[in-house]
Amino acid sequence: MWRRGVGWRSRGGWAGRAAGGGSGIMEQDEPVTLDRAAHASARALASPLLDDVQEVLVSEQHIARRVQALGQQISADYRGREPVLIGILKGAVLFLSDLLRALTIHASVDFMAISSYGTGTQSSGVVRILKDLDHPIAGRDVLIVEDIVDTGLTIRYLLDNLRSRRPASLRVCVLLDKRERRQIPVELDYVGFEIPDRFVVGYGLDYAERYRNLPFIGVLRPEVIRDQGGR
Ligand SMILES: O=P(O)(O)OC[C@H]1O[C@H](OP(=O)(O)OP(=O)(O)O)[C@H](O)[C@@H]1O
Ligand code: HPA
Repeated sequence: MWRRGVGWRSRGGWAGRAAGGGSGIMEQDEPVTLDRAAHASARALASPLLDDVQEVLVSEQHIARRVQALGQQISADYRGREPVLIGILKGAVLFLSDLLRALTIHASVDFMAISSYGTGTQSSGVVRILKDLDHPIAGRDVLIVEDIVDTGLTIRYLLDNLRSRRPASLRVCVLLDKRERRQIPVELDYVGFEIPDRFVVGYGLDYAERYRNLPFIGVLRPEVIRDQGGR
């Protein structure tokens, strides 16, 4: 079933929270559990950063599989067209680069830098453009690529801003949907995982500009956030 506005295509029914073993992560077709094996294999990376991680919410393997599936879906949906993927710096960089490699159609890339957060873990509610697109998008099929939609303030601003430039079409592909935190409704066309209301880092997402290089999506130990001045 295709649920436009949510962006899930489910063959085997909706993979829900209960089925997810309590981790609260949902993805297409099957639940992701917080599996200890993934955590253990992450620890085997022997990175000092891992001491700061309390939980792995989405493992590297699950991300890779989901990004491949999204790439196939987007390639099928845009067959015969040449979308421009707009990566939102900086968080979407890793997702965009993997998603791009999963596409089997022609596609171009541009970037915008938007800021809605300070260095803490709370939204400031202030959205501003730090870097605009290099090229016009009038008449183009535009796919915004974001790492996370949280309150929805950033993506709402982006949609309004980019729509005013008259693209032929405008869609959103987001890796993580933290739906519980939404302050305004937004339509998301492609979603990697729905996650619970936890502040997450890794695979491009930061806390105070750190942890973007973790290969998985994880949650930091509370004392790490306290020590670095967050909530
Ligand atoms: O839905 P919202 O509550 O608006 O939050 C989502 C936005 O917050 C993060 O960006 P951030 O400003 O932290 O910049 P970054 O991508 O450089 O980390 C994220 O990359 C989204 O753009
Ligand atoms: N982690 C990192 N950046 C974010 C988050 C998050 O959970 N939500 C919005 N921006």
